[in-house]
Formats: sequence, structure tokens, C-alpha cells
Amino acid sequence: MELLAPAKINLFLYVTGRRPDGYHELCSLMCAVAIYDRLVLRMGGARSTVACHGCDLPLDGTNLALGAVTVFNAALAAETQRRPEQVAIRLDKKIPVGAGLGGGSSDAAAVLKGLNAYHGHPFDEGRLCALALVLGADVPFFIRGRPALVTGIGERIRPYAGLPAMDVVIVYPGFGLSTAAVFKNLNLALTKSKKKLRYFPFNNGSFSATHHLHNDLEAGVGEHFTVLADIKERLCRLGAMGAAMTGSGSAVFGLFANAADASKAKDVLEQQPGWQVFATRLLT
Ligand SMILES: C[C@@](CO)(OP(=O)(O)O)[C@H](O)COP(=O)(O)OP(=O)(O)OC[C@H]1O[C@@H](n2ccc(N)nc2=O)[C@H](O)[C@@H]1O
Ligand SMILES: Nc1ncnc2c1ncn2[C@@H]1O[C@H](COP(=O)(O)OP(=O)(O)O)[C@@H](O)[C@H]1O
Repeated sequence: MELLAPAKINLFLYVTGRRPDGYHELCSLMCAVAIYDRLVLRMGGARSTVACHGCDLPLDGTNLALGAVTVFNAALAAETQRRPEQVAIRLDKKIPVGAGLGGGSSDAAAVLKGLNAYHGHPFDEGRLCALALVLGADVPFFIRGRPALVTGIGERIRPYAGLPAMDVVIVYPGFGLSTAAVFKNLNLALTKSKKKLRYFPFNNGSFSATHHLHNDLEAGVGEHFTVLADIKERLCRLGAMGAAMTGSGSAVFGLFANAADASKAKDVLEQQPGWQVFATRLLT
């Protein structure tokens, strides 16, 4: 079975609070983009394995693709009459790791959905999302896959229809960041998000690339990595309607009105040694 796992960007991300268990409450507009990891699943065998191509990831249960097999098989054994099977996964990694592009989460969601289809859909989408949340806060979004307003720590997902088709240039600056470390470094008192959130037309307004891009995690990361502000400025000079860091970084994206402008910006930015640049589009 062959699966494609798309990356995502956070068009805006507000941190609205902190739970007693340390996780943060968010309000984020998320959309998948057309950059894909490719996974090939071979069913059967004595034990589940993962082999990664294109990057150096752990190959044990901490690999989110393999973790998804364990979570799925445990639920299958406990909640249905079906017999779990071991799975050998080949993962061709295209999404930069630790970039705020959700690659690991998307790999996990793709495996959960793929195994669910293989076994004849024993779980509905709601149950799959609950299994996904065990693997990571971002994983339920990828189960649904459509543009969404995401709240809670990532488990409340409301489809959002107000996103226009847009072209996106994503710049990975050559280093990844740890999501946990970025949240730890956040000064919640400075975000004052609840007040700012009032300005977004949640119910039926449409998204504006010039007004609504925002990321509460950006200031803290930007203090340590000034290259992010540099990337944003260069994207805007090259014609982006707006630019922001995605998720907990390190990647920065710019939104463009058309594919020709996005492609021109990519050609310029990828001259920079160490940067990996993608010209892609929102999967609206
Ligand atoms: C920030 C976001 C925004 O979309 O994306 P990324 O930048 O990671 O892609 C997500 O909330 C990340 O989701 P995900 O990457 O699945 O996070 P997890 O593995 O569940 O959590 C890693 C660590 O980040 C912190 N964390 C994560 C999510 C959240 N809502 N609050 C948190 O405080 C916690 O310290 C947690 O231990
Ligand atoms: N299949 C996977 N793909 C990417 N990262 C993975 C995977 N499995 C585990 N990880 C771990 O997850 C962390 C980053 O995940 P990733 O989804 O790439 O970044 P982000 O959370 O910033 O979007 C890294 O520490 C990486 O080792």
C-alpha cells in the first residue's frame, strides 16, 4: 500500500492558555500544502519495522510512523474482532524534520488512515482522531486533512471554508527546532492572544493574507534565530502578500497571488547556501 503524507502550515497560531499538564491551548488556522512524504506499507512479517530514506530518523517506536502501527493495532485488538498484522514501512522523507511543517504527524496520520482502510474501516473518523491524539497534538488535523480552525491542544477541529487558493513559498533555513523547547521558551504573558483573536472573522469571513497571518511562537524563536526575520523580509520584497513562521518553526512561508511569482521567488531564495526552498500551493 502506497500513501502520501502532506505537510501543513499554520496561517495563524495564537496561544490562548496553558493547561496544568504543561500543554498549551491554541487557536490555529491550519492548511495542508502540496509537499509530501511517501510511505510504502508491506503487510505481514514477524514484526513491524520502518526504514527511512532521505533523512536520519529514529527507527524504533519513537518514529511516529511506527508508533501509529502500535497504536492502531492495540485499538484493533481491543475494540474489534479483527486480527492485527505487523507492517514493514518504507518512508521516503521529503518534508524537512523539526520545521513546523508537521511531517512526523502527517506520516502517523497517513499510517492510521491506511491501516483503517486495509482492515475495512473498523474505526470512524472521530475514533481515528482520538487514536491520533495519543501520538501528537497535530495528528488529528491530518486525519481530517481539510483546512481547519484548530483549538484545544489540537483536538478540536472545525472545517474552515474561507481560504482562497494561494501559492506558497516555504523556506527551511537548514536547521530544525524542538517543539517542546519552543513552547518552554514562550512568555505567555506577552502574547495577550484572547484580545487579538477578536479581530478574526471566524464564522463566515474570508482569510486575508495581508491582515490575518500571525504566530505567537515567532517572537521567542526570532530572538534566538534572526535569520527568520531576514527570510520574512526577503519573501515580502519578492512579492509575498504576507509571511510568517509556521508552527514552532523553523520554516517560514510566504503567500503569493500566483504560481509564477512564487516560482520566481523560489529561484532567488534557493541561491542562499543551506536553505531549502519549496514553491507549492495550499490544499484548500
Ligand atoms: C506547534 C504545532 C502547531 O501546529 O506544530 P509543530 O510546529 O510542532 O508542527 C503543534 O501544536 C505541535 O504538535 P505536535 O508536534 O504534534 O506536538 P506534540 O508532539 O504533541 O508535543 C510536543 C511538545 O510540545 C509542547 N506542546 C505541544 C502542543 C501544544 N498544544 N502545547 C504544547 O505545549 C509540549 O511540551 C509537548 O510535549
Ligand atoms: N516519521 C517522522 N518524521 C519526522 N519526524 C519524526 C518522525 N518520527 C519521529 N519524529 C521526530 O519528531 C520530531 C519532529 O517532528 P516533525 O513532525 O518533523 O516536526 P514539527 O513538529 O516541527 O512539525 C523530531 O524530533 C523527529 O525525530
